[in-house]
Amino acid sequence: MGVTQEQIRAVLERLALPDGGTLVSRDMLRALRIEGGKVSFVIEAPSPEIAKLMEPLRKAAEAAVLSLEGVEKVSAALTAHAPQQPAPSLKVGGHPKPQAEPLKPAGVKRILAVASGKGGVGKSTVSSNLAVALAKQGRKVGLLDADIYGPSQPRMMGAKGRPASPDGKTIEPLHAHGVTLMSIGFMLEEGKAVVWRGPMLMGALQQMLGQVNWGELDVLIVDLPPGTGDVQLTLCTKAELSGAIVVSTPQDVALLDARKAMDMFSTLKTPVLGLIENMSFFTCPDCGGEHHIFGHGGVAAEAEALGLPLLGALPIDLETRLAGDSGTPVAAGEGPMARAYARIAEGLIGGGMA
Ligand SMILES: Nc1ncnc2c1ncn2[C@@H]1O[C@H](COP(=O)(O)OP(=O)(O)OP(=O)(O)O)[C@@H](O)[C@H]1O
Repeated sequence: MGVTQEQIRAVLERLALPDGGTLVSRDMLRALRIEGGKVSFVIEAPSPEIAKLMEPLRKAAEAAVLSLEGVEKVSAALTAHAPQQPAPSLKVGGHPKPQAEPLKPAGVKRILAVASGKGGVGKSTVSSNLAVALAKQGRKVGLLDADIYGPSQPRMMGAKGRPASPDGKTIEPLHAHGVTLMSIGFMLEEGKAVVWRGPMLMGALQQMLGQVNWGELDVLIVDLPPGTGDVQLTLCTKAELSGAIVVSTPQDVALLDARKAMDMFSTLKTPVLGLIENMSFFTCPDCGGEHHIFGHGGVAAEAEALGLPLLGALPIDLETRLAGDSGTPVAAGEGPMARAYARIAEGLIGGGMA
């Protein structure tokens, strides 16, 4: 027989809060769920400030429940309590269940997906920089990191922390570099692998679109996982995507996969707005010569063949990589790469795409 709610409550009763009482006696335990060997629950703090101080307790609570026989995995999320609200039933962390919410947030004018066929071509880098470049031009921009298996936007945008859910229903996004930001990475522990089944994935996506307080946005950029899997399928079929931008390197193998992604969008009737060639060339700092490390002209030729615009061609650039690693996208600065992203943003705005 599996673990019971009573056993979990009993073990949590033994964890004393610094200012007296326990999670159970102080009625801070919410949304306790048991699915096989997996347990999840929400700890509701009296205020966002106190929630921040309760992180050690959250960890201790996870460890205590994990010590119970029959428990394989525990996920505890912290939220802050809003007075006069009913007790939340939303599970902010862990493995969310599919919700019935629509996938188009009310205040969002356009949803643009940034996709790639192959991993590692710079899709997340382009997404964050494009979001920042658009925000610098006065657009209200959101960035949704839907790369469920490898969320990199928290690092690239330099944003940390768990989004609060003061009313237990709405999830408050984070803000960085003028962009409203949500990533599944905010709800996971850094460095931990995610193994989710399809319905869980869908639930996470639906939560991030339907329950995040995106506010009024001109454009919501969605950084998709690479390839043509469940996430892409769900977004294209259920969210009202205005279009997709496909990022590729000029390398043959990347282009081949980019073609597959474009085929998928075409089958799902999502317009591809254009292509961006990333890591187009490398300018040698010593001789000033342009080197086409991943090939030359492939993405431009592909765009021409398909009658699609080439929205930009971005070089291999050390500053871009360092900026991404440091949490301040290169587009936030004033250098040549910031200008290159500004031109792409201008093109999107001019074309009525953002
Ligand atoms: N133009 C560029 N010049 C130099 N480095 C770059 C450039 N574009 C991306 N990178 C670097 O390449 C690495 C992969 O980029 P990124 O994570 O954006 O790719 P991705 O396509 O989103 O990958 P994944 O498939 O893992 O999500 C990162 O370290 C990033 O900083």
